[in-house]
Amino acid sequence: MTEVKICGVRDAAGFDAAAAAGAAMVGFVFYPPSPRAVTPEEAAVLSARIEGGPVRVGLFVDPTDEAIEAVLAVVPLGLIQLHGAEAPARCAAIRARFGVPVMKAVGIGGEADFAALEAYAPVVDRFLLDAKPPAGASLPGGNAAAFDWGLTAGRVIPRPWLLAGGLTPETVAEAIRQSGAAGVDVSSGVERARGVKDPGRIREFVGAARRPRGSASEG
Ligand SMILES: O=C(O)c1ccccc1NCC(=O)[C@H](O)[C@H](O)COP(=O)(O)O
Repeated sequence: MTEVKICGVRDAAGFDAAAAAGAAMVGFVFYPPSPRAVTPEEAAVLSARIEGGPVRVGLFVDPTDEAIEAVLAVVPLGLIQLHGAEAPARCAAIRARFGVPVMKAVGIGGEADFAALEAYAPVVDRFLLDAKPPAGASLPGGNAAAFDWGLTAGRVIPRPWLLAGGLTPETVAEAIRQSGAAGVDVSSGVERARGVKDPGRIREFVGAARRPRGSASEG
């Protein structure tokens, strides 16, 4: 069954919809310039709505240790997503200091971008393969931009990985088919406006992503 991460959750309706639909992970964005940003306290309130459920993922961009500490003090993160320019040594240091698994986001624009994965593989637990930000984008992720899904097909990625970038309920099944991804991540594609999650689209996305491959309804 495909693993699904719903990223950029910032209200109860979005959190509840992701959990009820069976998302494996929900992402909280701790990057103040983002329209999806939450404070540690806001994330703690959302996280406490249910016991168990999706892994709580903290998304950071070139964070200080203090920023991560402030979140971990109140939110039980199961995964730290690093979505900035963190070098392998910084990923290793964060993983060692906090004892929380790390997922490094890597922008993919072509074949050459996969070379970067080798240096990170020994020091991270997962990769998030995302589109590079389009020219002029103000955010390093969450831009509704896709990369060529065929680039990952048949390729050995040295850690478990999620496919991200421009996915929607309408495209996710085809993206999984073309890319061979075992997990997917979405933000913009399940929003009704930038930064505002749509519970119905969350349900549709999780349903479309988790439908067993090759099922008649897959099309
Ligand atoms: O979503 C954000 O606002 C964001 C801000 C800063 C860094 C990363 C950000 N999002 C990263 C994600 O994990 C997104 O889910 C991923 O880039 C896919 O986004 P989308 O193309 O909008 O589905």
